[in-house]
Amino acid sequence: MKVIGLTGLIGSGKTTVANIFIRHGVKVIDTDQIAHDITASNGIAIPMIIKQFGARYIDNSGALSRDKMRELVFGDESAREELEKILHPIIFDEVNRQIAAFNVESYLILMVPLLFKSPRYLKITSRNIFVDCNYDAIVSRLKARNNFTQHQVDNILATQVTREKQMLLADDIIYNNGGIDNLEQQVNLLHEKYLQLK
Ligand SMILES: CC(C)(COP(=O)(O)OP(=O)(O)OC[C@H]1O[C@@H](n2cnc3c(N)ncnc32)[C@H](O)[C@@H]1O)[C@@H](O)C(=O)NCCC(=O)NCCS
Ligand SMILES: Nc1ncnc2c1ncn2[C@@H]1O[C@H](COP(=O)(O)OP(=O)(O)OP(=O)(O)O)[C@@H](O)[C@H]1O
Repeated sequence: MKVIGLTGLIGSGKTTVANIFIRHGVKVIDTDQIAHDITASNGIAIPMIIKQFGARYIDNSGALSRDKMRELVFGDESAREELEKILHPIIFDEVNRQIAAFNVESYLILMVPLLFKSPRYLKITSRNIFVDCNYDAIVSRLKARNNFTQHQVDNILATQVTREKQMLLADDIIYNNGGIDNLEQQVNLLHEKYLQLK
């Protein structure tokens, strides 16, 4: 079984691309989803977050207060590192559990936004896809989806490996600067290619 890494800048279209692979019957492991699950109400990371950051970062339902934590960690590198120190090992263990449980014959997709900063994931993946999207499209999509300001988007992008560097590091690039239709054709071609991987 091959593991294909899928990454891209915030709001670039990783989930949209992953959903097209899913329609082909491909299994997708999504580290953002795992991060959400372990910080939901009664999630296993919640006690460690309270210990490190205090109960003010937990909402009334017992889940991580994502807005408050986002404001903190994308303006404070050491806080981000503390949060990552809590969450990343748990996420990595869960990824390995899911890979073992899936028992796929051909390939699966592993979606990791920080892939090119994460040597332990790069050890698992056979090839890596970068979903490319230009800055203006990212800002306008995140304004529409999350109501983010340009400043908020800039703060998050500043913590991520640059678009140019990720394009150089990727084996395959999916261009998502225009409409959705063209995405499907690009994913279809990659799907055929990955089915042939030895
Ligand atoms: C700060 C948090 C609470 C903000 O939550 P929010 O719901 O706004 O974002 P969500 O988790 O859905 O992530 C959306 C995108 O933000 C970007 N992002 C998330 N975490 C990070 C990070 N540590 N560094 C850089 N970018 C990040 C990615 O592009 C990701 O796709 C959340 O992002 C978080 O818990 N981050 C730390 C965990 C992590 O590193 N996750 C990445 C998957 S391994
Ligand atoms: N080609 C496109 N045209 C228009 N809107 C798009 C396109 N691709 C994605 N979007 C929209 O842009 C937003 C971001 O896309 P998506 O959620 O797939 O990105 P992501 O990389 O998974 O985001 P995140 O980094 O926040 O997890 C969504 O609202 C999605 O519907």
